[in-house]
Amino acid sequence: MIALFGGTFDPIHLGHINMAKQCLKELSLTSLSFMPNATPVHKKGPSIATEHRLAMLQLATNEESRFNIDTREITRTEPSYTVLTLQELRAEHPNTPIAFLMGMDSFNSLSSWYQWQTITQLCHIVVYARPGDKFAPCLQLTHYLAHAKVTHPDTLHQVQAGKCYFMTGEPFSAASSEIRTVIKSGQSVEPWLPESVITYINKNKLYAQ
Ligand SMILES: Nc1ncnc2c1ncn2[C@@H]1O[C@H](COP(=O)(O)OP(=O)(O)OP(=O)(O)O)[C@@H](O)[C@H]1O
Ligand SMILES: O=C(O)c1ccc[n+]([C@@H]2O[C@H](COP(=O)([O-])O)[C@@H](O)[C@H]2O)c1
Repeated sequence: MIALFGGTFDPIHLGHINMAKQCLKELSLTSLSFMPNATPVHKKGPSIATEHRLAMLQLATNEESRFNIDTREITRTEPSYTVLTLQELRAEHPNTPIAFLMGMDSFNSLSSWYQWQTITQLCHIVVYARPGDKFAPCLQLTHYLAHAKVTHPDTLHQVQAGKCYFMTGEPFSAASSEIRTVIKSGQSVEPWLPESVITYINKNKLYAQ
C-alpha cells in the first residue's frame, strides 16, 4: 500500500511523527511518504523557504528507514490540489491501494476540498485523532462514512481506494502554528520538536520574527 502524509510541515513536529509511526505499525506499512505542499490551496502559504521545510522534514524522518519524502507537489508548478496529486499517483500505480493520512481537523473540513468526492474514490482516507479536534462530520461526510468506514486496517490492503479508517493510536498535542508563535516569544519548544529540528531552527534563525 502507498501511504501519503500530505502537509505544510511549517515546521514538521512530534505530532506528525507520532501519527506517522503509529500508522506504520497499525496499518502494517512497508513505507510512508511525507508529502510537503508547495502552494496550499486553503490557507496562507508557508512562512519560510521550501528548502528549510524540506531540510527539517529530512532531519525529522532520518531515524526511521520506512519514512521517505515525496516532493511531487514541491516540483509541480500548479497549486497543491490533492486531487491532482492523487490522479497523478493513480496513473503511475493503477493497481496499488493508496492511503492518504490526515488529522481530525483536516477530515472535518474534507468536504470543502477541491473535488473531494473524486479524492475519496482515488484513495483511502486514514484519520488520526488530534487533541482539541472532535469528530464533527458534516452531512456530506456522514453520507460518505456510511459506505466507506471500515473498522479493520486489513481492509485497506484488500481494495485500492474508497475506504475510511480511524486510527486508534494515542493522540499527541502539537501544532505548527502554535510552535511558530512560541518560538517568536522566545520560549522553549522542546516538548514538540525533534532535537535535530530545534538545532536547525536556531542555526538558521527561523520563525524568530
Ligand atoms: N498533533 C497532530 N495530531 C494528529 N494530526 C496532526 C497533528 N498535527 C498535524 N496533524 C495533521 O497533519 C497534517 C499536516 O498538518 P500541518 O502541516 O498543517 O500541521 P499543523 O500542525 O496542522 O499546522 P497548523 O497549526 O499551521 O495548522 C494535517 O492533516 C493535520 O491534521
Ligand atoms: O486539495 C485541496 O482542496 C486541499 C484542501 C486542504 C488541504 N489539502 C491538503 O491536505 C494536507 C494537509 O493540509 P494542511 O493545511 O494541514 O497542511 C496537505 O497535503 C494539503 O495540501 C488539500
